[in-house]
Amino acid sequence: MSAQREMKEKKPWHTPLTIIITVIGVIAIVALVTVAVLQNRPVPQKYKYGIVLDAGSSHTALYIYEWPAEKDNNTGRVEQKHSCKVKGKGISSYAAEPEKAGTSLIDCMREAELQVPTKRHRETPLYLGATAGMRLLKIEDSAASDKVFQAVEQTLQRSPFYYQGARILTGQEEGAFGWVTVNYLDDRLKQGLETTGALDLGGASTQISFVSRNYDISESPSNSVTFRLYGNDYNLYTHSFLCYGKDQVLKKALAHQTQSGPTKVQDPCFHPGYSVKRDYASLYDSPCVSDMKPKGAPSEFTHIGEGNFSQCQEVVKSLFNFTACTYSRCSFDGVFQPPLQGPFGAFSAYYFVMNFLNLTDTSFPLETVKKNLANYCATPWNELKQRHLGRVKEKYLAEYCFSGTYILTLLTEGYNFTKEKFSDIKFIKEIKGSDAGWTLGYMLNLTNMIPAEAPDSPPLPHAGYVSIVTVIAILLFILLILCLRSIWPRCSKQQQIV
Ligand SMILES: O=c1[nH]cnc2c1ncn2[C@@H]1O[C@H](COP(=O)(O)OP(=O)(O)O)[C@@H](O)[C@H]1O
Ligand SMILES: [Ca+2]
Repeated sequence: MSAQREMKEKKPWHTPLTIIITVIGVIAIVALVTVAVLQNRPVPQKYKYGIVLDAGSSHTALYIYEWPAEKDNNTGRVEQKHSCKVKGKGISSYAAEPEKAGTSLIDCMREAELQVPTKRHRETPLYLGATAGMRLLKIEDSAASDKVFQAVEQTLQRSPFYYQGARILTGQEEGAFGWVTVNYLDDRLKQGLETTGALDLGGASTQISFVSRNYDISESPSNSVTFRLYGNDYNLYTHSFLCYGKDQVLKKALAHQTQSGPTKVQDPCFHPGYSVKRDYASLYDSPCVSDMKPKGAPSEFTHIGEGNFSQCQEVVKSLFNFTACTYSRCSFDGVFQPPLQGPFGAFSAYYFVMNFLNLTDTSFPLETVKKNLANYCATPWNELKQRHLGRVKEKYLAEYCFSGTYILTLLTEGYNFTKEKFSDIKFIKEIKGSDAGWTLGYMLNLTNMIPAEAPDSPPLPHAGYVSIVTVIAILLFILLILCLRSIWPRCSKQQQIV
């Protein structure tokens, strides 16, 4: 038996001293991990809120956004928490009784008070932005537009939220903020990825916004918006066509067909068997068509459907001016447009209409899309009513053939989405649970929530911190065991020799 083995038997490794050291080591390691877990634990998540009212030409909608309180200006993601559709029409329809524009908002404001925690009310910014309906009212009757705003302000000022004002957005703002929304929600801005163009179709105006490489912004400065977001520069092309929302274009199409003041109009954009009496006064009541009103027209006409897609497309095409252009290239009506680039998201009425028509799949050839729409337009009105009434508003149902034809014509002839480019368009309602539209971009801008420069890389998250400390602790523990098993006997031997 060797001397070493004899010594081991006499002096096993679990002497009182080694046990004490092991216990102290384990306690120290447990304490280290516990401190790491407890000290660096994230505080329970708190949220901040923002509210935007979208006062569109056809209706008003309220959106509540929510984001983590700790991270609002860089890493946090703003999401739509709730939306509320205001009952009745858009605020511009209350020109004759402005107080009602204010009271119409009360129900949705009450809903917002329930959705946002009470202790956050006073710090929650509240904005109202009006679009083309109010732009038109301002052109038509500026005093009436002011009264509508006064009434709306009265309601909003009485709310417990931090009211930040109500105003009409310019067409550029409406287009640019729609683009910001889509690209923010897709996480394209923070990551500096290629951006998505935005196509917004409303009732009174329509917007197109996209980044086009090598495009000379000086050719038409009024169409350019520059942004610096997360350290990247963007030269955005944007244009808003007033009177090219689908409701105003329908007025223009009907005005085009009633220039001789007839009592009967056979309209290829409405279904066979459709027949409705309309009065001239309300058809020509908007600044988009008021100067076209035929003199000596009767008070009403019968609007009769014919259901002919290609003839409808001819009527719609005649509403665009493709000849006047003082720039190197134009979309229509003499408006500059650089070459189309990139994927596009088409939302708002683009989505409602194409979704109803089952035409959101742009991987089908454009010819197939047109053929399907032609079939739909030729469907008798009675058959459609039987199939859909009760679930779909009669006004929408009657107009889907016209709206679909307008959308295809605007995209292909107006903006020049060729059959190859058509598949670059995606019809979308929302992205990751938040509606596509200008409201989110508007709020992000006004609350300075998108920094111009890229944020510093975030500190180690809590889970990462705990994992690293645990790994270090385990390594220390292993080291301690190794020390006890291999070094300690030698140490004790040395002690013995001494
Ligand atoms: O479910 C639907 N089906 C068809 N059209 C719809 C539906 N919901 C909303 N719309 C239409 O979407 C358009 C929204 O326009 P908005 O009121 O935002 O006008 P604006 O943006 O020109 O001011 C209106 O033409 C409205 O009729
Ligand atoms: Ca709109």
